[in-house]
Amino acid sequence: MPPPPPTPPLQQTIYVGPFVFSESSTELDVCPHGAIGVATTGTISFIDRDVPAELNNADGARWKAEKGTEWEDARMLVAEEGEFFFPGFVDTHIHASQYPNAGIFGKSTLMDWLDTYTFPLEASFADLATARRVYARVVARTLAHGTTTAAYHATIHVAATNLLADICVERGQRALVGRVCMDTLSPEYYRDESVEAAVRDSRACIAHVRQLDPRGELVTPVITPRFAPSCTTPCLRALGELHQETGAWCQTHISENAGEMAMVRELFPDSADYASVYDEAGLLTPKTILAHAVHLSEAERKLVKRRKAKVSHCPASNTALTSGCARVRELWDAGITVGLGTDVSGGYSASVLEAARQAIMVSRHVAMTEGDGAKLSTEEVLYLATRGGAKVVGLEDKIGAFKVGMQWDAQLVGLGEVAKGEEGKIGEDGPVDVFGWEQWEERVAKWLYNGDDRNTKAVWVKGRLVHYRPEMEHRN
Ligand SMILES: O=c1[nH]c(=O)c2nc[nH]c2[nH]1
Ligand SMILES: [Zn+2]
Repeated sequence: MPPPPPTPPLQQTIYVGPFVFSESSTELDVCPHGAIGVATTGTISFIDRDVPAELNNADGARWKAEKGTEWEDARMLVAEEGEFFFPGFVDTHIHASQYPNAGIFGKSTLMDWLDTYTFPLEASFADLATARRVYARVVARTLAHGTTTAAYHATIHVAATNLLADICVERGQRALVGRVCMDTLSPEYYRDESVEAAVRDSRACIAHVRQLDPRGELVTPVITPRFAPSCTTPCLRALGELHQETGAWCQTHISENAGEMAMVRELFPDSADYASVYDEAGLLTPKTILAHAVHLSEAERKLVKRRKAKVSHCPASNTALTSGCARVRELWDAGITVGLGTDVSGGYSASVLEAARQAIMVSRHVAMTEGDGAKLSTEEVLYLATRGGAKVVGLEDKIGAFKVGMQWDAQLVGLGEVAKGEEGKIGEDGPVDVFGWEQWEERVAKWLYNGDDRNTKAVWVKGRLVHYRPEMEHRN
């Protein structure tokens, strides 16, 4: 992985080349010869959908002048053969602290996975040097995968959680940063000592993040009860009051696994169901992100919809921990907003592209027993990865698509074309081979099914270059 890119002062930039984004959940907008002008604020100022071919030879002075005098000195970044611009990904659920365990879960299921793998690792973040090492790497890694916005669960530690927010700002990643709250049913060595401590420490993290970024342009705090079984009713209620009082977002888990649901029934016998536990605590609101929602009942779906709470679908995690198959179509049909989460390290990969691929696969498994209506398409999962996720985190007016007035949160995707006479060689363009006959939709599908971070050549957040691959060095 290259070192953090330098952070030059922002310059007006015109991104020239093909661009692709989700116009809706079923339709990709593909513009083969486009240009997008981005102001120094990171905002998209103009979109040109029919750019003359000679611009591909970097001879754009006359054309730039036509855009207005303010664009005459603009920098131009021209996509090369096989490259296209795509919106940055939104990871609506990822445990930054669990990144060292990505891929390590054996045959465990949720509750024994927490005890065996997760709590010991998270507890180690009492040491700030450990936190720094892990958080620096997870932010670098997710940026390299094209994640421009992430909703992070950290740990119970205030200093380490604040450090995660600092690193996001330093590296330029948009993030919701949450200190985990848990005052019961976890090991003695890793839990909040009281409800008061959970609230006090959550307040400290909210204050830090807000002081770091007063206008919430990049980072914002998120109240994070781990899940109902690890919080007492007084703790959930106190966090609900904090949610009301501060207006900070809330994120938690819901209905992931059968054992967990049985525990919730036992621990909260007076609540009608899992969603009601959160609702009765004041934690089910339009600013709530619920991870998983694999086994929600119809009544719960209706309640989540009424409260306008959002769902993070985490297919890789749900398969890895054999939690079940969430039904995105059913959630959508109920009118619920859905995005994608990698859920590292229940999920084995920090890549939202992988989560999108897994969302397709999970939907196909559902379809095998429940009919074709459950199947998700390429277009639908790419929508979940971008605009769906943006809606989940309340940023749908700013990110997830290329529209005038939105922010330049984007990735340059490059697919290698197999050159004539070089068929037997594997180049450095990543794992996707394009033979030249593919339609745009087919190229995008090849990327979705076979691509990885080698195809993510460069990444921008709010107009700032936050990651690039070594082969891009000469083009920056
Ligand atoms: O995917 C999950 N990851 C976790 O860390 C967790 N804790 C409770 N429930 C959880 N689910
Ligand atoms: Zn999770």
